[in-house]
Amino acid sequence: MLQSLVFGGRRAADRYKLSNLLFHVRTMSAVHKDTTFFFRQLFDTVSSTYTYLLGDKKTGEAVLIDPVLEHAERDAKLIEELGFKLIYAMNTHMHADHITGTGKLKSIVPGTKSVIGKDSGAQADIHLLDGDLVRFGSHELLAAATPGHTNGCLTYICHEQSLAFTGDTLLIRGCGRTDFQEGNSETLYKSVHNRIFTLPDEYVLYPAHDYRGQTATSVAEEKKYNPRLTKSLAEFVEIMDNLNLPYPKMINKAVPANRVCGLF
Ligand SMILES: N[C@@H](CCC(=O)N[C@@H](CSS)C(=O)NCC(=O)O)C(=O)O
Ligand SMILES: [Fe+2]
Repeated sequence: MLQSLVFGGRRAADRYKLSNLLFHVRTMSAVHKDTTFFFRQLFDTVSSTYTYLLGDKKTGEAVLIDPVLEHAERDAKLIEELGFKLIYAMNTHMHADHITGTGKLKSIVPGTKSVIGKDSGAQADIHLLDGDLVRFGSHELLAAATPGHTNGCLTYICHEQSLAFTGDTLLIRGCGRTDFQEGNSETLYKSVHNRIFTLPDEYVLYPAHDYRGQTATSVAEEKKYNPRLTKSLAEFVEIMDNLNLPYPKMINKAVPANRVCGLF
């Protein structure tokens, strides 16, 4: 029987069995993936920032993306309760609206290393470049340079789980503003179109903020419904030039603090 499947038995019944077999192989590998990958979305109501805890349930290694200073104790407690060991406290970029928790986490969870993009100009133990991989247990995040909101903005892509953490580059039905730090709307547009909209449609996207109670989106949704990034480059630049948003309340405190890992 196996021989007829492998060597091209052409009967319909055999083809049915072959597709069933392949289905089971795929299902088994998906289940296997899900059993070791841990994911938790956390929230700061003051700055509307999402922090993401990712872990490998087998090895216990975990990473935090975009932790907020005021929640460092909360995050460290959760990590301990879940039996994880925090190895990296990472930022998607040098934030302007809140102080990062990476410095404090380093002091309360010994062994943790801080991570940020090299082009951010911020201090950290590890500076990432485009294409670098961040490994925790058997899982990995690919750092993709997506400048435009700031120079050092990175999107962390987890291909094996079909998801990505977009920081402020791409927000749900929106995007990061480009009117301070090293903001450049043309650069942001190209980052999104070249590095995020080129991912498979089904990839789930997790932003650094949401101001309307939404938690996640997908490549397909944003390609279809993003009111800014579905426009032409010229229209996008026009939209971004006319956002007229007030500066973040914390900007004068947050940016200098985040240059030194939130320790000031
Ligand atoms: N009101 C908030 C700041 C809101 C804000 O400016 N958000 C940033 C991301 S944090 S740098 C942004 O890019 N927003 C884009 C948008 O369209 O809302 C505060 O005072 O902290
Ligand atoms: Fe930001």
